[in-house]
Amino acid sequence: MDLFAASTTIPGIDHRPGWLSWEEADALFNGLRDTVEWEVHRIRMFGRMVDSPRLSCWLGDEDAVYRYSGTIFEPRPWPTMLDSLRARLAAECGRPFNSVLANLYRDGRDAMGWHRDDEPELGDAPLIASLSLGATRRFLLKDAQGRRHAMELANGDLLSMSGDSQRRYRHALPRTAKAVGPRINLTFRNIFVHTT
Ligand SMILES: O=C(O)CCC(=O)C(=O)O
Ligand SMILES: [Fe+2]
Repeated sequence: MDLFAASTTIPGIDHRPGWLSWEEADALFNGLRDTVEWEVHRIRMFGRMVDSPRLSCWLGDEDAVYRYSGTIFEPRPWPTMLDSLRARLAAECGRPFNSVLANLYRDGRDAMGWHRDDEPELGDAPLIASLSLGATRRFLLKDAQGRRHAMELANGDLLSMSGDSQRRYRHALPRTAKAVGPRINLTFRNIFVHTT
């Protein structure tokens, strides 16, 4: 009997451990860590602009411009090392992706606070495909009643968030006092591009 089945089955949230092999995930982690132009993004927090506690880079098609936490991000070009992954994810999820937010959590002090990925340019029911590389970190979901679900996201794990899951849940990657190595997370998104 799978005792954890009930607690891990959340509509619109699909965790596939080991979606990438350990070898593929390690190669991608090393390649991205060494070549992405990592920067500190400024985000809005309690009405003020502050440095986010992690390194980030917005990557995507030229026209996939994104407004996030009070800032407009013009994407940097897709690195070729993501070409086949992008195609594989689109086939897996049945949807195209034109951009990816890459985040590098250098150690347990780096984190991401509670938020929803519900910007208007993602459309009504966005599908966000999140790939984890490197150190295992705890990912939390919280509903309107404050009920929490925790998942350990490990090297090569894929987590997709779809349907109305952004409306029903906030999510976060909390800090940890444990000694953890660096982690890269890629959230593949499809931004609806305005042509007018
Ligand atoms: O690092 C993670 O697993 C979460 C990242 C995230 O929520 C985001 O990029 O919007
Ligand atoms: Fe998010």
